[in-house]
Amino acid sequence: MARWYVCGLALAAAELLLIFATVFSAKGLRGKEFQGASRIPSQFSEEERVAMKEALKGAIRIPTVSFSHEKSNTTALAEFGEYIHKVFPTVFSTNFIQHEVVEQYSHLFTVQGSDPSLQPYMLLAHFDVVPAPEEGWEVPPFSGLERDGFIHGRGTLDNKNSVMAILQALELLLIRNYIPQRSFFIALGHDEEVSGTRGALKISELLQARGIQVAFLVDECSFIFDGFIPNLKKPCAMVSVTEKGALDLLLQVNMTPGHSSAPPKETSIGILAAAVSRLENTPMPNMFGSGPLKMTLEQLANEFPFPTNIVLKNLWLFRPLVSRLMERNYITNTLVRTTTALTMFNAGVKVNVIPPVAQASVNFRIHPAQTVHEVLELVKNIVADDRVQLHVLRAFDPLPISPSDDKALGYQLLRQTIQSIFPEVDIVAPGICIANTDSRHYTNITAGIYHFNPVYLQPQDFSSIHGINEKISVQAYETQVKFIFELIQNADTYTGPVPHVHEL
Ligand SMILES: CC/C=C\C/C=C\C/C=C\C/C=C\C/C=C\C/C=C\CCC(=O)O
Ligand SMILES: N[C@@H](Cc1ccccc1)C(=O)O
Ligand SMILES: [Zn+2]
Ligand SMILES: [Zn+2]
Repeated sequence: MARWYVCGLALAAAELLLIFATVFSAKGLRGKEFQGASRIPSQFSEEERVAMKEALKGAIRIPTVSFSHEKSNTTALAEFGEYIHKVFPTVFSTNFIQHEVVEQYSHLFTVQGSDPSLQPYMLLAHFDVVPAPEEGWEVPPFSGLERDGFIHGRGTLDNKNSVMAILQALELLLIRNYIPQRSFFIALGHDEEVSGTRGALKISELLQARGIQVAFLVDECSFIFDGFIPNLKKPCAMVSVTEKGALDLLLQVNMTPGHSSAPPKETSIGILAAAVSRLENTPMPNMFGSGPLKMTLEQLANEFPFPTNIVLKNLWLFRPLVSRLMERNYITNTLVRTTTALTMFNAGVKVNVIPPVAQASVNFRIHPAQTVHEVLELVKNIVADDRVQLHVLRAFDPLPISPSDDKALGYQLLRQTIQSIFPEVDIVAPGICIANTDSRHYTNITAGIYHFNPVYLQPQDFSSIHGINEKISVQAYETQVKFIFELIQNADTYTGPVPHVHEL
């Protein structure tokens, strides 16, 4: 009897031990694999949803306009700094997050992850905006008014939506006690619209001095495009893997002034007008076939009806046809060539005086397959008039092409997150950023520069960027917050392009 009793006790003890062991090992496993158990669902309460849209509206109401370095609203830039402290208190009070102000107004956050073996990444955005004269707007551009489900105002797409969504997603994760494993940086620029040389450039120098290299960064300038290409009924998420270069040229003609009653055969105005007109009428060469556009089209091919699918799949044969079709539309045209935009023209002092000097500015956006030097040579040949002086005001080459293969962590993380947040989008393709962004200042700290805003964009929305009636739907903004909330977690749990093989 006693023996049985002892035996029974021993058995019970063993059983208890076993239970403990199972519980502990299960915990250990979950801790290691991470995904399932510690994942925080991207669901927000009604109260949180109201707070997040109100936070964006408040940001829109601060008129952080950059007109030039000399002319920017520094009061508003400073106020914006105070504003983010107020609406994201947890971000600023968390002990593993360091906050630094760079060049008075830009912000750098260092979020220290728990696993130092994982290479950090970086999220970029800017909170300065281009000016917005009130004419033509349905609602005043700095009112942040909500109407018919949309928040209106300058910066709702470019780029306060990203600034606020990044901090908002982090705030919500922190409130839920999330502790990131992979470190990351958040860099918020205050002078992107006027070159980023005070904000982004200084932040990149600071990080470089600290010996930091990031695995990848994500910035503005690409969207889920919807309705841009005739025949392509489905939306297409483009993650841009390169950015165009730029060249700002000043063209100047000087002549001896005199009495307009006895004019010379040609005036500075006439000579300059003819030169810029030649530039406008002689587009830079079509570079179709080089750069990431070929990859994009190959991936898109299957989404088109017959015969476009066949045409796109056989570019070796149809290249001339496709390249001509791309030129026809002013948006797809940007993807095949260096664009030429005549943006300023000044001359003359009085109606009866022969003008001493005429000046024009031309803004080129350089195709990734060309260089500043090549564009300058082409311009000289087109202008072909020694009386027209060419002065380079600013120039930089296109960015290198970031990897988009199976091993490219940044690209794959974005692809994975797009697929989970936008299940209806089945095309994710590499693209080209046709404008310029702060990310070009970060080539010293990463080879993985990706442009993606998790927001749908239709052609009319495209014209609102730097134009009138810029707006974002409340639902689109919530989805952007959700996307970043997931992206941060995915960066911690990412296991490679073919996950879960071990479970088979
Ligand atoms: C085959 C190609 C497939 C789809 C192409 C469709 C559209 C892509 C072309 C143009 C891209 C449109 C929008 C991006 C432009 C500007 C982004 C916003 C900000 C840039 C930087 C700034 O000004 O702050
Ligand atoms: N991002 C703006 C302003 C800019 C222009 C050129 C260089 C740098 C910034 C644009 O692309 O128009
Ligand atoms: Zn921008
Ligand atoms: Zn802009």
